[in-house]
Amino acid sequence: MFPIFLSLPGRTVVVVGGGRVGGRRARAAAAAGAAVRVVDPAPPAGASVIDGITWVPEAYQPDHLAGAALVFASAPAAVNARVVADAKARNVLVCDAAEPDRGDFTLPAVGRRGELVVAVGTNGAAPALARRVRDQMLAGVDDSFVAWVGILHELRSVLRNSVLDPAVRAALLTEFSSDEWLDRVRADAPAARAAMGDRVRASASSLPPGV
Ligand SMILES: C[C@@]1(CC(=O)O)C2=NC(=C\c3[nH]c(c(CCC(=O)O)c3CC(=O)O)Cc3[nH]c(c(CC(=O)O)c3CCC(=O)O)/C=C3\N/C(=C\2)[C@@H](CCC(=O)O)[C@]3(C)CC(=O)O)/[C@H]1CCC(=O)O
Ligand SMILES: NC(=O)c1ccc[n+]([C@@H]2O[C@H](COP(=O)([O-])OP(=O)(O)OC[C@H]3O[C@@H](n4cnc5c(N)ncnc54)[C@H](O)[C@@H]3O)[C@@H](O)[C@H]2O)c1
Repeated sequence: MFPIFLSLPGRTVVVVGGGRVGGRRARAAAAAGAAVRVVDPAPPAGASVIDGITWVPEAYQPDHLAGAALVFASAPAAVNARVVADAKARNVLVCDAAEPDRGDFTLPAVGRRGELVVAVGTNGAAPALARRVRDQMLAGVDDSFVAWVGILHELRSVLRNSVLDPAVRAALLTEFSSDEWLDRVRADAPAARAAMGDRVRASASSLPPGV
């Protein structure tokens, strides 16, 4: 398995079977910016209008995969088997919610705090365990941690433009990612941000004012 973080805006995602599991996948793909087509002959109550989701109230047939960049099969098993075969014949990546080994990919348990994304998988072995490990990983991620990631993001673009030696840049980014700096952000975020700016300035050939 090869984990990646996908950018979905401008892509069409097809979900076959819009029940409990498919509905969750459709909402997640729409939240990530995809145009989502959900094919389900009996749309569940409350399946109404969510930005980015179009419901097709029909039983699955292969034409429903037209234009898909990704496919989720989350209908009864016999339908999923057809969806997987059709998607593979079209060379489109497909996830089978009931048979991890039959599809091309599985979904991890995901947690988000600001710009930090944690994704945990077990290759289909134990989804409930993936969820618990995800929760454990996020236990120490508080508002200060999220602020720290925001500061690192901001400084990274500054560093790219101003510290031309890649080794110096890498050393600074590694230093700023240490627990010591997290502790300083927790103690006083504006002061820590200013101190990081000082460290960058000391290594930069020239910087715009105010950095
Ligand atoms: C992490 C998460 C992400 C997500 O779904 O978004 C996820 N399952 C979640 C929940 C969950 N899963 C199950 C229940 C019911 C209660 C229970 O049994 O615990 C619940 C609870 C619920 O739904 O609330 C049971 C279950 N899951 C699968 C099967 C089929 C099988 O394996 O046979 C069965 C038995 C079905 C049956 O026959 O009854 C299969 C898969 N589930 C995966 C992911 C993929 C493997 C991930 C990995 O481990 O690497 C994979 C392969 C499918 C895929 O990739 O599509 C999400 C956590 C959401 C969160 O909290 O964030
Ligand atoms: N990955 C997971 O987290 C997970 C968890 C539980 C179950 N599952 C598996 O996911 C699948 C769906 O589970 P669920 O709990 O969402 O079931 P569900 O019954 O809530 O949803 C299934 C949907 O498929 C639709 N459907 C039936 N025939 C169809 C057809 N011909 N074309 C299109 N849609 C059709 C139904 O109308 C229904 O809305 C099952 O195969 C189940 O084994 C996966």
